[in-house]
Amino acid sequence: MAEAWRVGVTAVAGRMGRALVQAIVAHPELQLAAAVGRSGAAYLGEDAGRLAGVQALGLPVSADLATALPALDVVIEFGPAEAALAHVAACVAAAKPVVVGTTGFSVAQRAKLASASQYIPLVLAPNMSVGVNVLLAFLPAITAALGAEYDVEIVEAHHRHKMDAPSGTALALGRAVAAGRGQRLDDIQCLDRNGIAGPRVAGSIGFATLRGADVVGDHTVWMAGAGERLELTHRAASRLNFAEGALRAANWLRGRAPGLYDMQDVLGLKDFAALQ
Ligand SMILES: NC(=O)C1=CN([C@@H]2O[C@H](COP(=O)(O)OP(=O)(O)OC[C@H]3O[C@@H](n4cnc5c(N)ncnc54)[C@H](OP(=O)(O)O)[C@@H]3O)[C@@H](O)[C@H]2O)C=CC1
Ligand SMILES: O=C(O)C1=N[C@H](C(=O)O)C[C@H](O)C1
Repeated sequence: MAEAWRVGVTAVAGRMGRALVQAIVAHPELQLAAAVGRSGAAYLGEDAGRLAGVQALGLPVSADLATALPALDVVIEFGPAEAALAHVAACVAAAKPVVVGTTGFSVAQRAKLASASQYIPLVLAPNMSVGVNVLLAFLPAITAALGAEYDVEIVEAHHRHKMDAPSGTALALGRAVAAGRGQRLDDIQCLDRNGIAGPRVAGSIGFATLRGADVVGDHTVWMAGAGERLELTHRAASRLNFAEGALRAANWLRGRAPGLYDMQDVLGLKDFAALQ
């Protein structure tokens, strides 16, 4: 068995932070070595395991990633975009790899992540589940095969607390559809229909957002042709699914060269999609 890799989890009190701690505790090759929360939060100093609802780990939550970094092998980041960028900068300074699951980055913020990946290996993925990534890998071929006459709309549903819309996954699905048509999503996306919105623009990709209660994350790619409809849906039943994907990415980063990677790289789906 490989030597345990020491993992630091940021935004550790969040929904994903807690799921990550639960998954790391159950993982045979990973060890939680730092738990970092928001500066000033009431839970600082609490045991990271207890905070996540598992056994005490003897590891208090701190607010300072930089101090913890020398004793870490990899960092997993699911915090808000600005905080995530600050943590990635600290990883660059300490030459440590990082897995970023945060969504809602602006174009400028994504460019900063790309720059950081010149110095460290960085996995960036809006969805760490196997199912969504298989869908992302095959969607360009599916939409290319259907042809541009099929109207594509992407519908996503999440819990009531989600901050960004459309979800990072919905936008990634949109990019995959656009790629299948040899286009860029920015040029054909329709994010808003309101009032006398007029007929659907041919070739556009529409997005619809639902928010409610405790929905973990549902995504449907809806493809309507004359007289038929193809709908591809992924439903996440638990955040552990995303957390286990993030751990897979963290483990995959062992010995990796600097670069910007995604879950298609981690899961070997790029080679698979290339076989089509
Ligand atoms: N890639 C994937 O597979 C997935 C991605 N996500 C993405 O992960 C992100 C987090 O989601 P989720 O866990 O549900 O969100 P939460 O709101 O539950 O957690 C966010 C955490 O960030 C902390 N935080 C807030 N501000 C700061 C700051 N300035 N510095 C450091 N930490 C801060 C919060 O601290 P406090 O608790 O003290 O307020 C909170 O613990 C979102 O972008 C979401 O879209 C989610 C699921 C899967
Ligand atoms: O905020 C969430 O919860 C989720 N966010 C990700 C996204 O924006 O795509 C992934 C997942 O659907 C859950």
